[in-house]
Amino acid sequence: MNYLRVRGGRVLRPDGRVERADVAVDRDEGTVRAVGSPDEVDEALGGAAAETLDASGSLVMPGLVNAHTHVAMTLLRGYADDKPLDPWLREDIWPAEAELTPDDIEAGAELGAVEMIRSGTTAFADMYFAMDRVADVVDRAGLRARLGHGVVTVGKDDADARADVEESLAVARDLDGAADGRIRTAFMPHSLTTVGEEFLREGVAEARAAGVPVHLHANETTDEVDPIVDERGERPIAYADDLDALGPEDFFAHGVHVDGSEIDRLAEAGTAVVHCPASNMKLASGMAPVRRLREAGVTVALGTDGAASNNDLDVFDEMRDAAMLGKLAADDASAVPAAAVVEMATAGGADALGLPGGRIEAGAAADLAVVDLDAPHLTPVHDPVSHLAYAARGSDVRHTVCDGEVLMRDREVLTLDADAVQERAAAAASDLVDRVEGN
Ligand SMILES: CSC[C@H]1O[C@@H](n2cnc3c(O)ncnc32)[C@H](O)[C@@H]1O
Ligand SMILES: [Zn+2]
Repeated sequence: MNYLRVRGGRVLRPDGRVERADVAVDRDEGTVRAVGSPDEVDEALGGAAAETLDASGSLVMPGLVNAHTHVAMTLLRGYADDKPLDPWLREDIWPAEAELTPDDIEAGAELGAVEMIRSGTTAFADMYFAMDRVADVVDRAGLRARLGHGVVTVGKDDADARADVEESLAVARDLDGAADGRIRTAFMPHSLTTVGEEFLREGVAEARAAGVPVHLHANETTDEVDPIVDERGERPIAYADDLDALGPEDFFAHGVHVDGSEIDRLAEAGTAVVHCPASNMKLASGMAPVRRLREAGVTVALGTDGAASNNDLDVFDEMRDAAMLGKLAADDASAVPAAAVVEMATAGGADALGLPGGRIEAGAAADLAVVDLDAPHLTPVHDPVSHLAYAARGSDVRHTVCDGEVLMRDREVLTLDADAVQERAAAAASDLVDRVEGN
């Protein structure tokens, strides 16, 4: 037997309690074998030797889930700021993305993977291009992911639009189960306004036949909602339902401008919403009604969105932003408390993506982040859950474990060469901008 023991820490349990405990991990299975006192864990291991991770002075929590991003957009971090969504995409981001090569996307994905591992993220959902290269990075990094090729059909002729849909479906079929099952896939139309109705209808039907979920941007801005209401006489979530894109495995990014009828419809369908508070604030898209969504029974996860609209991939920032913005949106300081955002970043994320993880209990996937609480900005520790939401940062993560494998030990990333990744990505970003500017 091949065991890992996380020793001497305090452990965040699925019910929100924090208790002193060791965690025994079965590395062959990639699962938690036991959680308990040192004696209980000794007994569970039956005297077998185990590699140890020191968690003294630390909190052992489920690995964080970044449920909506475009990971290779790390290359465009700080490239275009301070604009609303539509002009930002059309004037800056899409022209730059037109110059991206598969090598660039691999370099950007590696940089994002290092950033996520360093800040305790073990699973993410990614919508982008050259997904074979992103999948290769996920495999090498040791992360878990739900991946999809993003489809845009507006501005394309029929053949190109159809080819884009076909590529998304091919990626969804071919990559599902890759990286020893750590990669799952989805059909990913960009949004209900950037993909034409017939392509949405056909693509969703094929996705259903292939048994893969649908992921798209929905109700992000009023500019995206209004044309659907004007042209169709129905709200976007009703349109998604009409397209058969509102199922219990599907998950939509943003859900900022959803009205009461749409919240009820999402809850009834079991479709999850990925809240991206930093991106929504930076692009001034609006404030998602997170408390109302959760009270209605909608699964709400957290996502950073891409690093060009955030501008980092640190889910600790997202927890803090979600708690703060949720209170502002509800005009109530008791709305979206610490425990809620921690749940959204862990179990909520895993549930939204249909991936294992998000809970530390026997039999669950061994996806863990060990957060060092021995720091001035985390002293004193009245309530560790409060610290996770309001005071901790990604840089407080000491060890990261995914599927039973140690991806980072004592702040050293083990699966990727972090310095080489950073150097390659900086060079790729600089060359990309030269190409975009015609130099
Ligand atoms: C077709 S691949 C994904 C596509 O989405 C773009 N994107 C990045 N951030 C956002 C956002 O907040 N809303 C909508 N679209 C976004 C990204 O640049 C890619 O082109
Ligand atoms: Zn996005």
